[in-house]
Amino acid sequence: MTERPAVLSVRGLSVRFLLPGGRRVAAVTDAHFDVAPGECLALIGESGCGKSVLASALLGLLPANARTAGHAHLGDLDLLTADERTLARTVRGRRIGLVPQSPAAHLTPVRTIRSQLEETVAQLTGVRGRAALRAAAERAAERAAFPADHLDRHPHELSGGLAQRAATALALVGEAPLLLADEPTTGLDRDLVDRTVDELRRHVDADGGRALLMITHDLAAAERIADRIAVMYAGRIVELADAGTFFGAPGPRHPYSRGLLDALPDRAFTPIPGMPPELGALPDGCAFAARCGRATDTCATLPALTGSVACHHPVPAVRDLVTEDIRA
Ligand SMILES: Nc1ncnc2c1ncn2[C@@H]1O[C@H](COP(=O)(O)OP(=O)(O)OP(=O)(O)O)[C@@H](O)[C@H]1O
Ligand code: NI
Repeated sequence: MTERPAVLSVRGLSVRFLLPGGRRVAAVTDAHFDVAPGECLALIGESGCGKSVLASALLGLLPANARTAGHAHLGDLDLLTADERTLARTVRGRRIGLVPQSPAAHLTPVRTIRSQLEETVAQLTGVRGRAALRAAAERAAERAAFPADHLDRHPHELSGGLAQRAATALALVGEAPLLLADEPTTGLDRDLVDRTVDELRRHVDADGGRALLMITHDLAAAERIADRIAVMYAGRIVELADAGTFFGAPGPRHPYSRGLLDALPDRAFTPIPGMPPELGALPDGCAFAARCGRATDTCATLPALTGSVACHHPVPAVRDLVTEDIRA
């Protein structure tokens, strides 16, 4: 069996913001990962670590003071060097469906949800004719659990949760091969979180060629649908792990990943001490060392991502633990 090429292949992606006075913010550094057909990769990490900036880089939506390096291949297209015309006409909505972090900002305020859905259906699919467009828009709403009796409302007449579902419905219309969801469950209660992420999962499963990159703070949502987890800290991906291994036994290996899990109310409920560093003033070595119980002098040098973890003192893998036991 030949392995199918990744839907998205990110290689050495870095984003710097240039600030007045020559200051630089290292928002994303050397990100390296693939998202395979049929796969859901969840990108997790504390607020401000660079997750949304990474997503904006893939969509060509960075502000003018941003500089990128590296590659991000979507099929044969490098998203980082594609021109704005290509990105606007063929990528956003068509090849990448975006579920945005702030849905209110992505909905047109003066138009009803129904008219926005119908317009998007007309733009991105072959559906034509009033009745057919109306039916297709209603199906799109239903897929994202958006209530039919709210379709004729304007965005400002919707709760945050309903606006989120409207944005999800719009993102699914184009049946894009890559779905990029930035906090798709913000403001939803648990029941709707489950429905929303299940719908995203179905979208991926419906056609084996699709993939989902989901940015989230909600580890329960990540556990529910992700195949793999990417953990970001201070702009770097510090661990890539299979979701079963990450949430089950033996668990993640990076001390930061462990800290994220231990902070959960249904686990140890112990927050990670301290705060992440400023991305404009990162230390030379491991950016997590200042908060890390396993840190030593070695951590003053930057740990490379070897295997699937960037740490000088990762928590031992089970096999190593067993060996330690036998020796003891
Ligand atoms: N235009 C900009 N100029 C300078 N710095 C910026 C700019 N946009 C974002 N940043 C910085 O980039 C960093 C990463 O922000 P980003 O929004 O990606 O974080 P995030 O991981 O998505 O956080 P959250 O979970 O809160 O959404 C932040 O420190 C932010 O201040
Ligand atoms: Ni964000």
